Amino acid sequence: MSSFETVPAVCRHFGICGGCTEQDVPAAIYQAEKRQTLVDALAQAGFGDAAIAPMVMVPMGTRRRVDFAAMRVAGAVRLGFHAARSREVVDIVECPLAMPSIAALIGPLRVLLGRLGGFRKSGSVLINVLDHGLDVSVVLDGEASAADRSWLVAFAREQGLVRISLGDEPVLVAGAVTLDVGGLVVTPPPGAFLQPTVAGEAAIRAAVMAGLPGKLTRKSRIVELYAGVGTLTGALLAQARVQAFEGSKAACAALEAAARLAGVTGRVVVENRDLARRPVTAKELAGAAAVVLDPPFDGAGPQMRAIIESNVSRVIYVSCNAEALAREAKWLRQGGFGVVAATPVDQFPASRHLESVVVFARQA
Ligand SMILES: C[S@@+](CC[C@H](N)C(=O)[O-])C[C@H]1O[C@@H](n2cnc3c(N)ncnc32)[C@H](O)[C@@H]1O
Repeated sequence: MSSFETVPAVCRHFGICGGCTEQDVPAAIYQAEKRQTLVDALAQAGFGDAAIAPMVMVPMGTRRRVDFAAMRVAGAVRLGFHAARSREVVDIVECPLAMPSIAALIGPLRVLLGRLGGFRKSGSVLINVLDHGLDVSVVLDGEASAADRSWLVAFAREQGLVRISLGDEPVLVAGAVTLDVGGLVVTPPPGAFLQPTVAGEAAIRAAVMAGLPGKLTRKSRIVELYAGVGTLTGALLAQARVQAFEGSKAACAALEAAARLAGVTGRVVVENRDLARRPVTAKELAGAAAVVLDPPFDGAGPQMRAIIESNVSRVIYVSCNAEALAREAKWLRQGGFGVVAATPVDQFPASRHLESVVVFARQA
């Protein structure tokens, strides 16, 4: 950010670790400049006059999903995050961004990785904090031996994890692997995408719900694209039927199972589809009361054309990348949409990444 003034950083790894690069920016400047990211993205798309809500703030120490990188260098294990614009792993001993229960695992994980023969040079450890404990997925660059698996089991027991997995293969399930995502109780697959913070997720959900058209009935249909494990689906189901599309088979299975558990299978249809290769067509979208989309970092790409060519008049776009949002919001403007509401969410505190929810309506 553009500030010359600085404040002391809260983390000892600041300046070396590639995460949280804005820790030394004074709060008022940080908040103003980050909100400006959304102002600029929408202005770039031609919506210079869009009304933008105050930014929803998310505190440090609340991140519940962390993907640590690991390297073995001359026998020693480095565990942490990549240095800025580098593949080097910065070995960390603390992470004030993460929930304390995640930060407390850093030391023990380093010891565990050191014992695993299947960890040769590089690997990663993804941690999701679920409702009843931590869910850990370890990715190695070599074959895990029986001894490695025993180390993982012992580690999970010692640390009281609900599950430990090798990639997407559970090695031990030791507790209830569930997460309430606003109405649906899901069992996320190992390493599942979750919104990084509970507060950020709640803010996104609230902005999406506030952006729905007013005249919904229980028969109305909402098309949800990039639905993941159903983070938004449960809340949407309270208002309308939902047709959910998602590219991960495992996430679809988790969402379907959660819908069965909640007794709402008659109101939601889940389809596993790669929306980059086979976007939902304008014909399939026809008659939907709204499209809610939460695409990956690069945006929705070819899916946008079908949305614009459809007769859908309300589009709620959840974005984690202001550049992709600027590009795709411009297409929506060219397709006849205006901005009804825009909410920035500081889902990635102390970084330059901004989450936002923008509600578009087709102009008469
Ligand atoms: C930002 S996440 C949002 C997930 C969900 N809405 C949530 O809030 O948890 C993006 C989702 O898009 C899915 N995805 C990525 N590429 C995709 C593709 N080409 N087709 C369909 N889904 C895709 C990912 O698996 C992920 O679940």
